[in-house]
Amino acid sequence: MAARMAFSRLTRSLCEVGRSRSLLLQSARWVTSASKTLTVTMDDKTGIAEMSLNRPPVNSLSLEFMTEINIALEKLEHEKFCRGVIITSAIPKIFSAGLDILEMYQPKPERLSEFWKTLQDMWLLLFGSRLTTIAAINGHSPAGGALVAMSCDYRIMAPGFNIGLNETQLGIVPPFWFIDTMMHTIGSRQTELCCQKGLMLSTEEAARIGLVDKVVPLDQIASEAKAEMQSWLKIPVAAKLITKQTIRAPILEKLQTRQEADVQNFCNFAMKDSVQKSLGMYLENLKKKQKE
Ligand SMILES: CCCCCCCCCCCCC/C=C/C(=O)SCCNC(=O)CCNC(=O)[C@H](O)C(C)(C)COP(=O)(O)OP(=O)(O)OC[C@H]1O[C@@H](n2cnc3c(N)ncnc32)[C@H](O)[C@@H]1OP(=O)(O)O
Repeated sequence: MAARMAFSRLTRSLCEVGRSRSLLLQSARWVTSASKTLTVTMDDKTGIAEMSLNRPPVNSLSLEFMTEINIALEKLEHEKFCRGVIITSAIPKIFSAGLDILEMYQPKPERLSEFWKTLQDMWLLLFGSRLTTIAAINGHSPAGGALVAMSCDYRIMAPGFNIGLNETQLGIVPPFWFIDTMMHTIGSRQTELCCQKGLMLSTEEAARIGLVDKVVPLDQIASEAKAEMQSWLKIPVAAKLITKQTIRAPILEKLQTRQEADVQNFCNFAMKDSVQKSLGMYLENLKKKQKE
């Protein structure tokens, strides 16, 4: 159901964005075409796909980028030989900076609501995926970046980076389904601590509370992710999937039944003068920081 709803919206998004993406079978590997920002490869011997995010400078999640990600996820979901996907970044030191703040600053209302629907779809696809999903977190991962990582089944992270839902630090409330995803990952108490204070945790701190499952040096992250994936793929697939669905279905359903209201709520909030003013200041600060 989640995947179906997400897919119909996805198709619409794609038309609106006016870009076409396809996955082409080239010898033994699937690769994305017509895109520099997302590379998806699949090893047809193991059934393991790798999705590498490559939207400089910081893999921020714009409408077009998330549409690409969603199309690739949907394609892999329906690819019968695909059993698992590893999500990682091609940008040094950044996994994903989260939502593209420029999308929310002085937006066109229609695009803003499409942006949020596309984010919802990305989460529904990833959190509800039939595939085994592993995040190989090779850089900083604030807010929406942490959401992507937490939506996977397993997280491997290299030392020296930060991860967390830092929304309250920016004076905003994390959406309920961001909080639900974190509660699913680390439980209510730790989520309350992390979300109320908007904590950005170091890799080691994140591992201590279970936000990250394994810490490995940066140069071993890709091989560790593959090895970990192999161990997941040894578990009988139906039993593993039904278990995942049993645990995740209520969390998915909560957003599915409130999708439209959540879009409306987000748009109303983001369009407020006070919020737009804060966003403008935040963007200024990000740019200033770069000059310092
Ligand atoms: C006060 C904010 C109010 C917001 C109100 C919004 C209304 C709606 C609210 C509901 C939404 C809630 C859910 C939100 C989820 C999110 O994901 S919001 C995004 C949160 N992300 C961040 O706050 C990350 C900000 N970025 C950083 O901390 C750092 O950039 C980094 C990721 C740690 C990387 O650091 P560094 O390598 O030093 O790079 P920089 O020099 O900082 O940045 C390079 C350029 O990239 C631009 N940039 C950075 N992050 C973003 C981003 N998220 N979106 C768009 N652009 C971004 C940065 O400005 C630099 O740009 P240039 O100066 O043009 O090169």
